[in-house]
Amino acid sequence: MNQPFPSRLSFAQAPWGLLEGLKPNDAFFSSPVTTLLGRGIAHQCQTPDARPQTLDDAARDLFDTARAQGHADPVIMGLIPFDHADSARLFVPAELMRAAARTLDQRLISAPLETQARSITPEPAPEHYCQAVDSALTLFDTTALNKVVLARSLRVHTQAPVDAQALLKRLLSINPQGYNFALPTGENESLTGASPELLIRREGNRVIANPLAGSIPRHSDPQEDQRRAAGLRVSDKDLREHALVVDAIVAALRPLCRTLDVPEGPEVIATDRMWHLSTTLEGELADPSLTSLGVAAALHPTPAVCGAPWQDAHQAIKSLEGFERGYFTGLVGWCDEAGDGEWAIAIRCAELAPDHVRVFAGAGVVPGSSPQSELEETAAKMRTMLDAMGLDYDDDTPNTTA
Ligand SMILES: C=C(O[C@@H]1C=C(C(=O)O)C=C[C@H]1O)C(=O)O
Repeated sequence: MNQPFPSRLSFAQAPWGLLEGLKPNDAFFSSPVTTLLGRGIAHQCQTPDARPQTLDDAARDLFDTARAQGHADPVIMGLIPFDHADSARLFVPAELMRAAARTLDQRLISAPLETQARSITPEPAPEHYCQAVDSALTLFDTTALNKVVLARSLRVHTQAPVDAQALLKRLLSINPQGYNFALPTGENESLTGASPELLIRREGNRVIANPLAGSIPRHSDPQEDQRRAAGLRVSDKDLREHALVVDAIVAALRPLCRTLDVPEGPEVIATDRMWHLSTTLEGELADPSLTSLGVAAALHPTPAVCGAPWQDAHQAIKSLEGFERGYFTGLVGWCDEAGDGEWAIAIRCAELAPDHVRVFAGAGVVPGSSPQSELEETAAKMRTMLDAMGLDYDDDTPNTTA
């Protein structure tokens, strides 16, 4: 007999009510317009690679199978890796709970966790990250490279598993305007984060992209904090870095859109730890059969997480970074059968496993960048997850052991 596939709409309780019921291995994604909680897996696919055609075929297969098995309203949730050569994980949850947009009175404040770390190890070491930035700077003089995003990570061995529900509550309190997620990557493992960056949202034939690039860490002194935001708004280096990203997204979206609104310049937006240059692009799809996943695959990876030109940046990342990004700087999101959906960039996130977590951050390197500033920028970006978990780390004393 066909399994029933309940798809519940829970408008009254977004998103905290949904989170209250979170269980291990649930999939959670919340944006300014919707919250999804997927439970169990009705159908899933680990793709051989993450090329646009492969993703499109996999999504079609998942929807066909779900329909054939009596699933009335299937939604795909998933993780797409940074690298097209790696495997994406797409699945249709057996049960889906949805909640509508957030409202102010739902912005409850939840305390940070008190995670106990056995050890915190930077990978690569801070000095190696600075050397990689230095090497990138020399590539600008000797190759066609204009920008490359270089990342690093912290591996934290924990005394006890991090409580995913408490962590998501904390992330929602500090990142209410962003994209908060926990997507299972294996049994009791997930990629969990609080991304501020929307690659694409599709609602009918309307698409919205919100690239971020050009950043400065925030400061605890309010005057210095405002001075930094004002400095970012007029920083030539950051405006150039931002323009590269917007130009690449416009070039990829134009052929897909009947109309595309491109603002004249970026605005400055805040997260808990960073100021970012931000541009919101809005378009109308020329071909309404193009899904949110299809548009996302056509844009990914943008120079916000890779660089420009794409191939030179990809090669520089492979040779300089020294670790596999996996889903970090990939995409997390959802797509329904009508093609609507949202795909956020998987940043300000961590891999969570029962005995460890791995926190990641990257920064755009352009001519004029300084290794020390990029190190500090990545440290500040990692603080979103470290603060939420209640972990302390300092690059000046990198090998922390409890
Ligand atoms: C790569 C990350 O962030 C990206 C890089 C940014 C930059 O270099 O200014 C800004 C936002 C993101 O597009 C990250 O947060 O890890």
